[in-house]
Amino acid sequence: MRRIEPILELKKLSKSFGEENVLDEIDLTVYEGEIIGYIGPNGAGKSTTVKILLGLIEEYEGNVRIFGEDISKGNHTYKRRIGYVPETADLYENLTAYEYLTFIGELYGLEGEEVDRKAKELVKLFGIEEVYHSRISSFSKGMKQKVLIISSMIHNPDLLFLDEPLSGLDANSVMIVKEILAKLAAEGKTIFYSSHIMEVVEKISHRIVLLANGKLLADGSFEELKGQNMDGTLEEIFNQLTGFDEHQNIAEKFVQIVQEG
Ligand SMILES: Nc1ncnc2c1ncn2[C@@H]1O[C@H](COP(=O)(O)OP(=O)(O)OP(=O)(O)O)[C@@H](O)[C@H]1O
Repeated sequence: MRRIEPILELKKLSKSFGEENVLDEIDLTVYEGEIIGYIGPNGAGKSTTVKILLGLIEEYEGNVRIFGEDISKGNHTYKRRIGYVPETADLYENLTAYEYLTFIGELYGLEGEEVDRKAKELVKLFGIEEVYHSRISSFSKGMKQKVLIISSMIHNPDLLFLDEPLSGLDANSVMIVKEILAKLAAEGKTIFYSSHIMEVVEKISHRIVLLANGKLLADGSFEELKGQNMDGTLEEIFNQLTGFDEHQNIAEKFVQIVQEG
């Protein structure tokens, strides 16, 4: 029988910035075909984890293996098998969608003509084929997000890191992207999905990993988390696990202050 190797393995991963311990001995093993909902309050350390996995932060403690290889060993070929949708896009706004996508595709080692062919078909499926040759600076937020999503997947990566990938997308496009993610996972791709939209994380994730103050507070399927905590939505479980029950108070005070004077 084939032994299933982990796609991603973190052992006691720690990272501090000065005095601040941002990640504290994170242990996490992720397998092929899993959609991991990677969630946590603002500042929990999610982006820092992803930056370490992408090789953008090179100083950390602990061990990180991707596709079975220790990424600190300096072999960067694993990056070709990774796709990334960052939270804030550094799209090259002066390029057209065509120029940007062929540029990214070529960085990943694809032939220019091949990327152009794929990109044309993908932008068409997202309904933005008419602006393929327009500058990205003229695009709406959702149109830019579509280009980012395409650029993260055009090289058919095995591991995807998505940070708020649905940001700015309309309801129809959200349905398409959710379906794309489920299909990619069914094809054996592994997806690391960071978002604050709990309803979506609850629906699409096979496994939910909750980080707070640099520590893993929970790791399991939504059903498992429900079993270990109160029954309810992921939003309620999130609030419970992070010890937050102040939303009504805060909202009330906020509205009072807004109405003062
Ligand atoms: N380059 C840096 N230098 C110093 N501190 C940093 C740096 N990058 C991140 N931090 C700190 O690390 C902590 C974790 O940040 P991180 O961006 O990983 O959080 P996050 O979980 O992604 O938050 P959000 O949900 O707001 O995106 C924060 O306190 C942040 O201020």
